[in-house]
Amino acid sequence: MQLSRLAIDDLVAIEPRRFGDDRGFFSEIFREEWFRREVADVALVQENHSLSRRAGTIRGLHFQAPEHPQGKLVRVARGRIWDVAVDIRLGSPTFGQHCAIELSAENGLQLWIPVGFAHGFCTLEPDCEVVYKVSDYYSAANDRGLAFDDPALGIVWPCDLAGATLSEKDRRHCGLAELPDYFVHGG
Ligand SMILES: Cc1cn([C@H]2C[C@H](O)[C@@H](COP(=O)(O)OP(=O)(O)O[C@H]3O[C@@H](C)C(=O)[C@@H](O)[C@H]3O)O2)c(=O)[nH]c1=O
Repeated sequence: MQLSRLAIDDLVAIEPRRFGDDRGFFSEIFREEWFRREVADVALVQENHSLSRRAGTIRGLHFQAPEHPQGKLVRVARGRIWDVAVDIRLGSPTFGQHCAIELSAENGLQLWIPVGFAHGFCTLEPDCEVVYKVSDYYSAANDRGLAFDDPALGIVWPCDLAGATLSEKDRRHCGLAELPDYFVHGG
């Protein structure tokens, strides 16, 4: 496993080793003791899998309120996505800033997004399957969102926003300025 830290503190990209041969490859994609030692000492208790049929599908930006916050370890099993994490930790020197990386089935990269970030992605090709482990269980009552197109975030999504596929829920999130006081940096 190769690990690289992104420009915002605590965001980590992980590149699992692949053993290639004539059949294809073998790769360990998660090893708990390594993850807890090298990345974050948290248990990952739920695993999710989504399929997005169309290129230019945007999901996000999502997080759970501090009663049930989630760190997320994200990877792509099929296709390519532009994965975005926005720092919403109050008091963080990078509050409101984001990092984005391409995750694909081909590059095998994973992104660790700790508690205190809003997460979303845009699919770069049809039929993208995204698989991610999370550090707390889903809680509908604590499901929160941030507008993916809030100009204050300055996210350049690599797709045609006018034609993007979105859930009804994701069309209605508030902007950064309206976010209630959720996470405290270092808290
Ligand atoms: C996220 C989630 C949703 N659901 C249900 C609620 C709803 O009926 C249906 C679809 O939910 P959503 O529209 O919220 O799915 P989606 O837009 O794919 O939500 C996901 O987006 C990405 C960007 C994330 O970061 C995830 O944490 C998650 O919020 O699935 C669960 O049962 N468990 C879960 O963990």
